[in-house]
Parts: sequence; C-alpha cells; structure tokens
Amino acid sequence: MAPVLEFPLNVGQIDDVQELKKSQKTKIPNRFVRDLSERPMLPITALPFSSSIPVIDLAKLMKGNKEEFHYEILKLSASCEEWGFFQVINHEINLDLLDKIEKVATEFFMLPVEEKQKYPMAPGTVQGYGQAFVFSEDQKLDWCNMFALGLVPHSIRNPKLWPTNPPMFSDTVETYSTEIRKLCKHLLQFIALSLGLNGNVFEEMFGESVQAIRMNYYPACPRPDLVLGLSPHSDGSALTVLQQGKGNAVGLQILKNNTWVPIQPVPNALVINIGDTVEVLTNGRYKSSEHRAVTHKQKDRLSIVTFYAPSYDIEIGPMPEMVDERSPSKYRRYNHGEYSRHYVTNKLQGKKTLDFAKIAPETV
Ligand SMILES: O=C(O)CCC(=O)C(=O)O
Ligand SMILES: [Fe+2]
Repeated sequence: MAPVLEFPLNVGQIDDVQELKKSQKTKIPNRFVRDLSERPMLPITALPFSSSIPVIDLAKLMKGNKEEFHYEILKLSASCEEWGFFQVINHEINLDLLDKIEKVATEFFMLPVEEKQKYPMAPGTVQGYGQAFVFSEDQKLDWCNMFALGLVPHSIRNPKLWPTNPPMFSDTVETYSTEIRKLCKHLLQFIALSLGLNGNVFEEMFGESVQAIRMNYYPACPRPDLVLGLSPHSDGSALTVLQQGKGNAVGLQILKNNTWVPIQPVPNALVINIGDTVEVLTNGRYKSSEHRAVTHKQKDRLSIVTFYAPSYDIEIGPMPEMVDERSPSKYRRYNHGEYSRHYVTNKLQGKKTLDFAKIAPETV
C-alpha cells in the first residue's frame, strides 16, 4: 500500500495532537492554523437544502420483495449520483463487532505516545502511527492522529506495524476487516445493478481487491475554528466504509453545491462513499465527493475507515457501457497501482489528485 518516495523527505516537526491537547496550551501551533480560506465556519446554521445523506437499507436489497428492492435500488442510484455518499443500515455486521473495533482502537490511541510510536508511519508512507500525506516542512497539519494498516493482499502487510497492545487489537482488526470486505462486495454488486450492469462486473474486474484500514483520532481542540481534523479530499478507493465512534462529536462534512454539509450519524449505520475509482469506471456518473473532518471544542472523535480498491495490477478506465456519443470518455485508461502511488505521494487537496485520470481536467 505504501510506495515509498525515493528521495529523503523533510517534513519538519509533526506534533502529536493528543499530546498537544494534554499540554493544555490554548495557543494552537502555527502549523495547524489554516489560512482564512480553509478555516471551517462553525457552527453551520442553516443549509439551503436537505442536509441528510440518504439511508440505504441493505436488508431490502438482500432479501426484500420486488417493490422494496426496486425502491431501494433507485434510492441507491440517486445517492451515488447526487451525494457520492450514503449510510447503510441492516448491514449484517454484528453490532458487538462494531463496538469491539471502536473499543480496541480507542484503547490503542489512549496508550502512552512512546508505545504508539513503536509503530511509526515513516514520512511519505501511509501505514503505522502518525500523520499521512505530509511531504514538506511548510505544509499545514491536520488535527488528527492516524493509525493505518494494509490488509489485503498479504504482500502489503508490514508485520512490524501490527500492535501487540491492546492484546485483542490485531484479532479484532482481522475479524472486522473480513466482515467489512463482504459488505463491500455486496454493495458493489448493488451499485452495479443500480447502473443497469451485471451485478458481478466489479468483482470480476477487480481481481484480489486491495483493502486497508485507517483509524483517525481527533482530540478536542481549543480552537476548532482555526484547524481542520482532516484536509478536504476524495478517496482514491473504489468504495470506502466509515464507522463513526458512538456518541462522538459530529465531524465529517461533505462538500455539496459549494457548502460543507455535516453528516449526522445514524445509530448503528455505516457511512459509505464512492471513491475516485468508481468515478472513473462509471465515466463520472457516480462521482467521488470531496469531504473533510472538523474538530470539536470539548469532544474527541474517532473514525474507523476501510478503503476497498481493485488489485494494483489491473487497468482502469471508463467502462464501455458508460461511454457513448452523449457521454464521451472523460478519463483515460491507466494502471490502478500507478494511481494508488500517485494518490499516496501527494498531499490531500480536494479532488485535485483525480486530475491524474482526467482527459481534460478543467472540464469534468
Ligand atoms: O473521520 C472522518 O469522518 C473522515 C475520514 C476520511 O475521510 C478518511 O479517512 O479518508
Ligand atoms: Fe476520506
């Protein structure tokens, strides 16, 4: 998962934000203070349109009657076209398992910093504990501690980065990820059907899909108006599954019609978003949405994020069924591994990373 850049990177001092919080200083270090244009406007009061992303009932897709299935598929296709995001309920993942992954993730982040730093995320890489996507010493930092692991295929695993503490951490990640993988496969089937395609089209194309997990911990911040939890970006995956910590602050926001819309968590639901890869495959009919995370003055927040993407060796481009005279190809063909490398070796900057794939970047 983590192609290392070939030159030594000088990323400067990256403060651990949980340690900053513990120090109880009210002044935010300059590297975290965003330029005016990037600062979150908090709180968002009135939105010009409905601010809740659609909720898809997986049970209706898996075992609903004909009408329920049809209605839910239409809702799915509208969610993917209009939002690039939805929440899924009745996802068949044991709720205890969701609690358990949250528990071990929180326990990990609560460990002393020296213990967490035994699994360091080296500059320019995306696995381990630290802050990903930092490439220079003048780049602004996110108010977030991350811990990330590559999972599938096994060749992307780095066993040295798998924590032995908390003791149940690694087993829980394995069980959780197996279940999330099944969910991704089901969702991609229904996404294919919602496009009028054969349900197996993605599965057959993807080979052994790449899967990675990232846990993001956003401690409360004395000045949430000055910082960002996570910089605006779209995901490079095909599909992303995001679990928000129970009872945490609201923090995820989606850019829709030039407005940052907060995502209100639905109990026991998982948030799903379309990644850049599905945008390319569908020739832009389903688009990845730009999103970011903001922080909260009193509350910490945890998110557990799974990225599911095609095997690195496959070639990607708009599917022939998605291209015709009225919708000519907007994206070129490229090797997915190359895109992944491009994605993880550039800072997060909205949807700019996807210019890599666009035939005429300014027009899509
Ligand atoms: O924490 C969140 O809600 C957003 C996380 C996210 O977008 C990511 O990890 O790619
Ligand atoms: Fe994301």
